[in-house]
Amino acid sequence: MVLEKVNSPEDLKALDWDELLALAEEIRSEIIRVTAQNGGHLASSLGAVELILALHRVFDSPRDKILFDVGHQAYAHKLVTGRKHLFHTLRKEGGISGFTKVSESPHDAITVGHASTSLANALGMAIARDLQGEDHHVVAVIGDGALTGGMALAALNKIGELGKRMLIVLNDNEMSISENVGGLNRYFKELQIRKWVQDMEKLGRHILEQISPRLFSLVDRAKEAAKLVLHQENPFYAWGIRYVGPVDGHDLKGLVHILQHLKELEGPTLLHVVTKKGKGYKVAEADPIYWHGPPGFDPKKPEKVSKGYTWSQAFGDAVTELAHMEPRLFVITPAMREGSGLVRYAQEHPERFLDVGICEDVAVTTAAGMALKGMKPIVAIYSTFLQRAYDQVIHDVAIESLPVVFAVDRAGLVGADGATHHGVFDLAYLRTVPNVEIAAPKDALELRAMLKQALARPNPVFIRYARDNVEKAPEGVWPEIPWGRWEVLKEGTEVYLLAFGKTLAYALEAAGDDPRVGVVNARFLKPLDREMLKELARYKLLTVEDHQKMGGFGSAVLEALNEMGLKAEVRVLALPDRFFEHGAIPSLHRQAGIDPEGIRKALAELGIAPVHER
Ligand SMILES: CC(=O)c1sc(CCOP(=O)(O)OP(=O)(O)O)c(C)[n+]1Cc1cnc(C)nc1N
Ligand SMILES: [Mg+2]
Repeated sequence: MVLEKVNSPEDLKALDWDELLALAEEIRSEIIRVTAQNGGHLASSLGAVELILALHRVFDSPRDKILFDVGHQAYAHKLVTGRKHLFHTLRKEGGISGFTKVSESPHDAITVGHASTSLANALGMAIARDLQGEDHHVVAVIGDGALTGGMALAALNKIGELGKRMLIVLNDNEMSISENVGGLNRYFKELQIRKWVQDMEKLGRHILEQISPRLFSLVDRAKEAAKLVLHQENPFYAWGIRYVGPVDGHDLKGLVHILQHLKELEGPTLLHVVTKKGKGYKVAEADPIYWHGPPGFDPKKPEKVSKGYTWSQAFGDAVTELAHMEPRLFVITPAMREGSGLVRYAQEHPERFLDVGICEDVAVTTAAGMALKGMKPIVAIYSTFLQRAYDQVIHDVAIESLPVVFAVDRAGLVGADGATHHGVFDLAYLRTVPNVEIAAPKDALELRAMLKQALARPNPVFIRYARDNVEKAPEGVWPEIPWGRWEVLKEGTEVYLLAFGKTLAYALEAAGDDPRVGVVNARFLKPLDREMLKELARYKLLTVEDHQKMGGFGSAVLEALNEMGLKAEVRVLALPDRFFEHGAIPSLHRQAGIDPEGIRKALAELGIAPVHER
């Protein structure tokens, strides 16, 4: 096994070509083996194996900085940078992260999980390098999906102007999670049609090299010069960035050869490599969407597994039906069609569906434009990615109180994707914004009610739900709920649990049939149900939420009690002021103390000892 001989990128340089090619296959098998057990970003990482080996063969990490955008395609990077013995812990609690992470390895140049950040990071490192008089290389690997992100394009604009020496490797597999979108994506496809030119060039290069390396380099420079003329329409040239490609991202020898050349060049260069997402694993090549991030699977008989009926699907089913009832309804997703449960909706209402690419800011402000024209836009967006569009929420939607509905998926702790993906800040950053309303349904029926009623609200509405399964609601059923009102699910004589969203089930479990403990479905955070709160203030209160404590639901309750001049004994159960790493959701909830056990403990602290201890 060649992988046994590789404990650092240095060891790659000692391998001969056959060993390097064998290593690529061994790495592929290891990625499949571990992802089959742990789940993870299989197709993206399989597609980047040769590219990563070539980069580590030519550059000297960690002295040279190799940055991976999103970081989900970097499993081969982890395997050759001293973590092969830890790779089986991938995405497991206490194990290595599924993305690159500075605190995990000196070879991980940036901590990532959100897209489009690598280029600005690389620019910063290149500027710092030059100011510090150092001469290491800075290389950023960015996918075609991540390149649809505004901050990536803005960084390119600056990179071209400053002309710092750095290498950008565009890993173009024509896929984001779904098929990739955007004008640049179309342009790349055209370039790839010119791939036959590339292949001819490769043949020509091979012949020239045999004749005379000097002649080859002369012709190579002439070609570069010619490209400057031919590629005038090439946006990278317009930005001031040298463009090289497209080249075969699985031709390990060819990649090493090109990278060795590009390494010597001054200024910013973009190498456009074309890869196959899922390369080397038939099912993943055939369906890179499902195999982008599969849960565990049988590597010998890889089949799709159903994750059960989820909140995302409940949302997708509801909006698909709603669109038949409301012709002004329009759904926008920032590159998360599958994740947000919109595959069926997009098939049934293609004319009222838009995937803007990985640009949440554009998603929100496009919705604002639609609302200004009388449409009923719904932005389907993960809580964590909504962070990317905070100013757009305020500036483009809330100030004019535009009727935009936000279906905020993956709210709360999300599990194996870890700190970069937990959706635990949205209540704090949203509830301070005037004109908005915020709600969390207890089940799929309430989600349907909230969505339908939200469409009639004259202001922005955020409906938040967790990464979780939920019982399917019958089609065609549209219950009505009293907007802004909470719901008492269980009376109590001494204390009330005010539970928001996901934690309601935990509250009901903790309360059990204890007559002292009441449970409220506190389904509205803004507006808060002050009338009921006033009623309940004479009891002890315990708020529970899957969100940071600071600024969350509990904070809102405390502020309201204070404003109403009410004295009540209140405990706030929420996430402490730290980041939560990756792990199984129930375990993370246990760590945070918002699970039934944590609630019972808090009740005991309020003097409500468990029934069996009375
Ligand atoms: C992991 C994750 O959350 C991924 S990976 C991915 C596709 C990236 O496509 P790219 O072409 O860059 O890479 P490829 O998979 O190799 O084709 C998306 C949209 N997401 C979700 C997402 C959404 N929005 C933002 C800001 N960041 C992320 N990471
Ligand atoms: Mg891609």
